[in-house]
Amino acid sequence: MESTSREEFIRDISPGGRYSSIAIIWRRFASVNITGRLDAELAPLWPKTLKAICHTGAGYDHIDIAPLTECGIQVSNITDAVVPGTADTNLYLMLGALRNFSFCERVVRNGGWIDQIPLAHDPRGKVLGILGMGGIGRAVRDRAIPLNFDKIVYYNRSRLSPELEKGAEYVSDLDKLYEISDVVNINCPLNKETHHLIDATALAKMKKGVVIVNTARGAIIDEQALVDALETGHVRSVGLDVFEHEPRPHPKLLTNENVVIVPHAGTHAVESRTDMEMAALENVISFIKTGKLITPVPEQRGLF
Ligand SMILES: O=CC(=O)O
Repeated sequence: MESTSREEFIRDISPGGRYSSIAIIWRRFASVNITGRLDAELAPLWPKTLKAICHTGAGYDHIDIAPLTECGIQVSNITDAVVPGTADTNLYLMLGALRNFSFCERVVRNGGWIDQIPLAHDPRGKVLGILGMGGIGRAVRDRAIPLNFDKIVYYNRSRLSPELEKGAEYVSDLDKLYEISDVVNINCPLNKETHHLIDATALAKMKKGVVIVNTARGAIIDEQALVDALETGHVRSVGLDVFEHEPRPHPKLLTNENVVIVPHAGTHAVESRTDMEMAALENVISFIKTGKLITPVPEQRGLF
């Protein structure tokens, strides 16, 4: 795409514009910085020729599905291809947050040594609470099993089959997960229900000294409330790949020594990107051949 701003993109898709007769859009997460949200404002402006949008990512919180469905435009995301990279990143952040590895790195780079670093914690004997047990949540669970947590519990919209649970215990009440978990690990999608799900009230229900890990979407956590809870020590440490206002994490997250941080890098690896682009392209090819997408977003399953 050559548009450089939302205004230009709108001109480009309007009659006479360079994309005025497109049939399929293949898009990446980063394009949201140019086009802005694919929302209701764009609904009357989409070319009549546009039939499908294939997104190269799992999270599609920047695409409003309802107005696209009304225009008869099919939307796909990708699921499996993001799982290994995101879960690997999650494991790094979880261990890093438990063991204070980011602070260790800062100390040693500044000429210091281990005597300047308070003792951290091992995962063994702790309770890991996974919020959201889709593909990524389950891959996080798999990576956590060898770490000898005392228990792995999960909260999900519905309980999984025993084969999918693989020993993780279902809690039907989210407050219960907050109450018993030493590590709260976030793996649910961002939508109206999960926006600021982890706010000051939710944080207050968690154990004192809880460790929080988020590789899902930043806005699931109220970032200011998280900063406040880190400052009081109620939250002991966090591992974050995603932020409420990317690319600008809250400045206090950057300076707090109990924060392990990476810049939305979950799938920033050759292998992940290759698999993701292939999966999105397979949707494009399927649409051209059959008029159907392979992995339509859940809201559109069975509709087209
Ligand atoms: O953040 C990455 C994705 O949604 O695939």
